[in-house]
Amino acid sequence: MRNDQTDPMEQEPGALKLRVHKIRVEVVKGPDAGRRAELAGLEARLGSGRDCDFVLTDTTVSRHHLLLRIERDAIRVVDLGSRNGTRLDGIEVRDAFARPDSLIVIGGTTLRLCMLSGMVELPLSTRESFGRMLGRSIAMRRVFSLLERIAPSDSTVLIEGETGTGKEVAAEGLHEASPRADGPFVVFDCSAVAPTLIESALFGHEKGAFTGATVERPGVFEQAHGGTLFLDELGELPLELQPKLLRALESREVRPLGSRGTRRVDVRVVAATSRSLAREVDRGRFREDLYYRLSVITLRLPPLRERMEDIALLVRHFEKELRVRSQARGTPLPDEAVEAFLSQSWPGNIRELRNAVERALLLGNPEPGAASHSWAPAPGALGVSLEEPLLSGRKRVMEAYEREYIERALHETGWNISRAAALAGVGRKFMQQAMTRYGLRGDSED
Ligand SMILES: Nc1ncnc2c1ncn2[C@@H]1O[C@H](COP(=O)(O)OP(=O)(O)OP(=O)(O)O)[C@@H](O)[C@H]1O
Repeated sequence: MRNDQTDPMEQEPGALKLRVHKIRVEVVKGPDAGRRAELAGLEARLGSGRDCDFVLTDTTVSRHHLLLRIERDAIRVVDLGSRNGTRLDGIEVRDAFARPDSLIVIGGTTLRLCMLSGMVELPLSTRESFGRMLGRSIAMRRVFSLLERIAPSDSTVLIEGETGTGKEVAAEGLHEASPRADGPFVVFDCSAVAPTLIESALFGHEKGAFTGATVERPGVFEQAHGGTLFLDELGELPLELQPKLLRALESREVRPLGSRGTRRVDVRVVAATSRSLAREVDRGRFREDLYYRLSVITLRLPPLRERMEDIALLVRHFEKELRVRSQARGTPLPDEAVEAFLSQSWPGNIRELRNAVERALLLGNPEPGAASHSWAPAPGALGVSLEEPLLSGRKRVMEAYEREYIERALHETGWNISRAAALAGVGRKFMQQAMTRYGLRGDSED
């Protein structure tokens, strides 16, 4: 679905805005037939849940069924793990791009999508960092803009993002930019504590409340009094404790284990999850009332693969930071090294990138007389582990070697496939197939 958007980022003095097309969704079949809505934003959720941007009454539609997202100049359709699935123009999809006037079937409802010529302006932050978070991509400027707007308030925030996308640094940045900055920032990881101990860790306990409770101990709510409590991996909170957390959020009081009375706490809660809590609600693993209470403001941190334009900035930042830490000098990573980072998909996100930079500095810094490309991320690390079957390890290493060889040959020849094939001693067809296999594309292929 193309549009005529030329410069999506427009800057007025002191303000940066993203101009995107509005999307219209129209129900053409099903209990809501005839209803239509204009969705003005970068993403919209559709489903039967009352927190969706377009709420459907069809009971065969999941509470959180579908996400529509404007990406560059197309509409991306993502099934949110629905019970009955999503069909886009007759094909079952999980994650696909729509065409102009595509038809989507969810449960007993058929929707027609249309990208309108009308535009909407979304605020972008002009900054390139927020606390310890860096980024200059549109996705991160949207994140910073939201953080700027919510920092002054006391509202609960839910941060969603894959592992390593920076949920904790975002929460910390929010705390530091808030009026609570002088108070404590307390982190509690719900997945790191045995389920039986979570209640006392959250709300504290009195002396003698249980075997081993030899002294009274305040929980993290009380420790965070006057500041911010970051509840990481909240999706791991046992179902039976969820009503107690909801009560604490609503009443701003906690009752320590073994205590008859309650204690007032003045805490802003920021919760994070690497699983979609909406999906957990749909599957009955997370209470709906708690989810609604937490998701008043939801911040979605984009995975690194959706903001590759931030990679160079992050690599240089980590390189500097790691050099300072290890007091290492040496030559900077060459630009080609940074480019090599761009060709990976980073499932472990920024944490993985940071580790790769560290590895490249440690293992790959060009030594005098070393091969000119010895900087590539962990080229020599075979990653031998006896826990991996030999044949799968061998395949992995061979593929990594082949991929790197082909990439270097292409670099060397300015992405001329015939010359790269000659250099490698293989046929052009082999080279093309390998490029497809490894998703390698250059700007100037012959
Ligand atoms: N935007 C960013 N700019 C710079 N560094 C970042 C950014 N985001 C994350 N980091 C760094 O990446 C690492 C992982 O970040 P963080 O622990 O906040 O991720 P997370 O989403 O909470 O991960 P997990 O879900 O695994 O707990 C940290 O070293 C952090 O400093």
